[in-house]
Amino acid sequence: MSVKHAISRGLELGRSVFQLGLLKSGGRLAAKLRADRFRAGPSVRTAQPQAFLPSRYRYYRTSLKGLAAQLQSAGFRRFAGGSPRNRAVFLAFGLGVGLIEQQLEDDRKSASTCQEIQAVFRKKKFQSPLKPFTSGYKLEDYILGNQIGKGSNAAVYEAAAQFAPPKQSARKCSLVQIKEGEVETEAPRSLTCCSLRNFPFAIKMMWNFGAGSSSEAILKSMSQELVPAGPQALKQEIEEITLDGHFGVLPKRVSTHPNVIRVYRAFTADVPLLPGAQEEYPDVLPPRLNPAGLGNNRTLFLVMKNYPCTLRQYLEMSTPSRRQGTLMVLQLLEGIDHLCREGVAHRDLKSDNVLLEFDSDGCPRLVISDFGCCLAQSDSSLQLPFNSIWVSKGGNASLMAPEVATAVPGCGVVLDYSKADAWAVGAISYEIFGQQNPFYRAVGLESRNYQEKQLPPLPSSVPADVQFVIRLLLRRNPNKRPTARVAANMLHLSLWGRKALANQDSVGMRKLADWLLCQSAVVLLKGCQGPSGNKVEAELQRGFLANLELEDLRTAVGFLLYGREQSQACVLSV
Ligand SMILES: Nc1ncnc2c1ncn2[C@@H]1O[C@H](COP(=O)(O)OP(=O)(O)OP(=O)(O)O)[C@@H](O)[C@H]1O
Repeated sequence: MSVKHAISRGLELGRSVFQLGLLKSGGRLAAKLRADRFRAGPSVRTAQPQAFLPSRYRYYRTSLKGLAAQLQSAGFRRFAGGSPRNRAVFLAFGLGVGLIEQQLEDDRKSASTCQEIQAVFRKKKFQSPLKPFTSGYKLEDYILGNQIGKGSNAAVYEAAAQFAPPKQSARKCSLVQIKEGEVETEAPRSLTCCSLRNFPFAIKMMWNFGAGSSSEAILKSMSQELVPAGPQALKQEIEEITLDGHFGVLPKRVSTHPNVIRVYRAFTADVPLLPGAQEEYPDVLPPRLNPAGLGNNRTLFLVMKNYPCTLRQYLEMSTPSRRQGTLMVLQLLEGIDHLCREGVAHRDLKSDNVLLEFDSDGCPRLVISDFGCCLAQSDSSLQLPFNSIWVSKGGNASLMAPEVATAVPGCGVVLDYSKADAWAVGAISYEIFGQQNPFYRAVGLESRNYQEKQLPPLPSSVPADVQFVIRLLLRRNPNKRPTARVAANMLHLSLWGRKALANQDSVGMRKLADWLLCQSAVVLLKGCQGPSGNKVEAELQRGFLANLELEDLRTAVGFLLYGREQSQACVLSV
């Protein structure tokens, strides 16, 4: 055997020993590894062995690394004194193991690169779009304008702050003026922008039938509405009492996020007679205002930013371009991922509950609103015991994920909401790309019993990766459905990481880490250029880098490559 041949055999041997686990325990671990990879589904199965191992494999990997070291030292004892040929084989074998160790080292470096990037971008917190203000805990602090919306639980009015100094001009409407005011005139919202400037707030007046009229009872029964409330939303005294647990359980609050509504103030007050009240919602008025009314005298008011329209209203007027549509789906996924991380399930996601404004480029910025049906348990769990029909599953039955819609109450039954909102994003994505929502009457699928092959095709103009993400989000089986984070990562990679993924059967982590570093540099540089940092794309990129987790990224890459492989196979078979 030539030395060259011996070396190549040694390399092979090294890899085989490592991968197949020829040592007894190594063999068992390797078999488990292979079995788990098989169970993990096609995405993981088709990926390269070392490239996309989910977190539970890290243990095996570490163990195998230990075994490789044992193997090396055992081999050394056996071969070190042998013939030159044996020594060559051993050296090459060691080199083979070394290569794998190198790969593990690359993984370790990539993980620490991710952590470092995350640390840089987490430092820069998302800034609320309105300047902070210190009062505004009473209804009299506001001037209320026209009604801007109405749901089944509340009416919403435009509002301005009384406590703000008088307007200087139409542009400078109040102390709490919209920060992006300088550039917003360019955005396609001229019809509404005057009213938005004069009334930068929206006040949601809840309808109060059964809660009684004490502040305690109102806050307790409408507590979910407070989930997106900021730390100063409730008056200090109320906050302290609620923290003491005096009012019963008040929900956790979510931290600020560009794609989640912020409630700036929440207070109770007597129900006033507002424009349209007698005509549009007479029954919910208190007898003081309508003798036949069934409402209580006091209710909860929530002060938010006034947005120009809902997602549904926007989509009735225009169809976003493919890039804008992708950015819109991505924003919903980012918002949902944020909620999941903070232990909140929205449970009533629909295009009426998504508000929309425009950035300085005219790109729609989406915020998830109306938390009235949300699940926000104190232990942050997204699992809810479902032992009786009286347990609420959430709002809007049409967009209820299959695992929730089909659940039957019983002893030990648990509703798992960890991927339920992500499923709803999949359904809403159809609307974003100009189609009927398949789960509304016009198409008529039902989440409880549809088959995935019944899902209507998306327009061919929708990018293939995006179509694949939407298909995955609408998987019936939540175990086969990606989380909002993984789905968002797929879109990030598809939008901005094409080079990192291009022409590859698999993507080495080092290449991805290089791309992440470049991406970080680009985002940081863009941030230095001033207002561009407020653009939707910049926000999304910053959010992605701030939430970077290696395993989620790997899974996203695995899914994307699998999707591409599938669509290539389809093209070839046609
Ligand atoms: N911050 C806001 N800015 C502008 N419009 C808003 C705002 N909040 C709500 N709206 C409008 O008011 C409508 C009703 O608000 P919301 O969905 O919060 O009420 P609801 O009664 O809780 O709804 P649902 O019937 O879904 O329970 C929205 O669909 C939207 O048109």
